[in-house]
Amino acid sequence: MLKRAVKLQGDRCPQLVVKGQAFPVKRDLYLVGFGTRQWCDGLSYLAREMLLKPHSKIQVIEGAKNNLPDSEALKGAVAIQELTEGLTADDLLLVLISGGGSALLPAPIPPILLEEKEKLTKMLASRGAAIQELNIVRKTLSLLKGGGLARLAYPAQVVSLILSDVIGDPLDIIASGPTAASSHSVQDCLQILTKYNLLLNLPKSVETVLSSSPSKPTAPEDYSHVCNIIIGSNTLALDEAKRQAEGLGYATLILSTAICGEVSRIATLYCQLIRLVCLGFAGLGEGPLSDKVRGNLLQLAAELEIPGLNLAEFLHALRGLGPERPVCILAGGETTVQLQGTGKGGRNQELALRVGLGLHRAQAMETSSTSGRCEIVFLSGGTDGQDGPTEAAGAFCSPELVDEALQEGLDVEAFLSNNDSYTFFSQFQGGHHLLVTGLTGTNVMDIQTILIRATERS
Ligand SMILES: Nc1ncnc2c1ncn2[C@@H]1O[C@H](COP(=O)(O)OP(=O)(O)OP(=O)(O)O)[C@@H](O)[C@H]1O
Ligand SMILES: O=C(O)[C@H](O)CO
Repeated sequence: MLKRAVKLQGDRCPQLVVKGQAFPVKRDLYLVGFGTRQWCDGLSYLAREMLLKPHSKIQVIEGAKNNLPDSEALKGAVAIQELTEGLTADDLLLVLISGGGSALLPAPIPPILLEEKEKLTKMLASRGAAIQELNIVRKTLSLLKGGGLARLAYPAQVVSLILSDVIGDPLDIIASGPTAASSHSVQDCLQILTKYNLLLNLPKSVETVLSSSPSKPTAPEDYSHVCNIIIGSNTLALDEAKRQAEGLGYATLILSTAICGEVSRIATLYCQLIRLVCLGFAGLGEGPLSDKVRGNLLQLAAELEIPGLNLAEFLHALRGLGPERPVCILAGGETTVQLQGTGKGGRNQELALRVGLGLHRAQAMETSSTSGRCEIVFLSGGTDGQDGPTEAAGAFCSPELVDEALQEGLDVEAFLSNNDSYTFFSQFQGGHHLLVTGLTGTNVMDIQTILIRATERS
């Protein structure tokens, strides 16, 4: 991705060219990166291929195991801070940012200790704070987050290349926006701490920092030396997936890149959508049954409040697709699982299993005129290659999964009630339905793929 995004041009007056935008390297080019493994590889690549000086050095620090800031991450943050502070107007700082960056760049504002900040972040997360809320608090308590890194680098030109792992690609939330102007104030932070009942039990150091924080975020004009560029996102991944699916002969539609919400409700959304396509293939796209499914879908989508989703428009486009060509529906985002059991799984495997169960139930209720006409495959996977604490990226299912599992003595509902989707998929057909890619080195959230093919014509 970096190779495609970045080029260095010109010998005497070199320029860094990112997606067609040129940035002159007047004196030195500095690189810092924090996030996925791809950035380490990217830094090595950039250093090998592009750094100008023979004395150039590269240092890789691995930290933040399990996405929690640790002493290694702190060491990296201090090194980055020191490097950044010394830059001049003739320098160019290239920053590589991706998900996980918040834990990898911990620089608590003194007198806050790393352990105090980590404890507060953990408490917020365990009380259900969304990533937006978590990162608003992190920004307020950090030297480098919330645009801090960019401000320290001034007057150097800063170019940030960003992989987005947050719905909507908000620059000031991804990795807590170290080079982005923050639109949040200390009041926003206080509101979040109040919402999660944490305001009254804050460590003294956090209270001290909060009481001396400026009441307004730094003005956007203070970031005129910064250029933030998203070079990887769920949207880009889905666009490429669409291209591939179309190349394979599928009529392909993208539903949304912002699918979020409780996994069981998202499973229902997908099952209804699949049902609607199958009804259309059976020549029942117009009529009371389709109208009912369509109505249910629209209501569910309204309740889920998926950002930017225009389901009515999508369903309209869907109506135009006939059974002549197989259909591929693509979607992306990040669902949530409310853990109730003690099993092993991830949100993608749980989603696939729930869709398998939903499709099975729907088929059991269908009449012979609407069932048995479609071959269906549903897949959900994390683009980082790791779904929850498992070695799989996700899983796929079909409506036959429940019956086939039963033949092996596996009860899908029992596995689901224990959040044990990974154990299920590992045992079912020898793990055949697990998606195992290994770590991909990147992370642009999750992707769902629905493939539907008509098997007989009405
Ligand atoms: N047994 C389980 N069944 C289903 N989901 C689970 C289970 N255990 C953990 N999860 C889910 O896995 C996720 C935590 O794993 P991970 O650390 O990979 O998440 P993340 O950091 O949010 O994901 P990512 O790195 O993909 O952005 C949470 O969404 C959590 O609800
Ligand atoms: O690092 C983080 O803050 C999350 O991965 C969101 O980008």
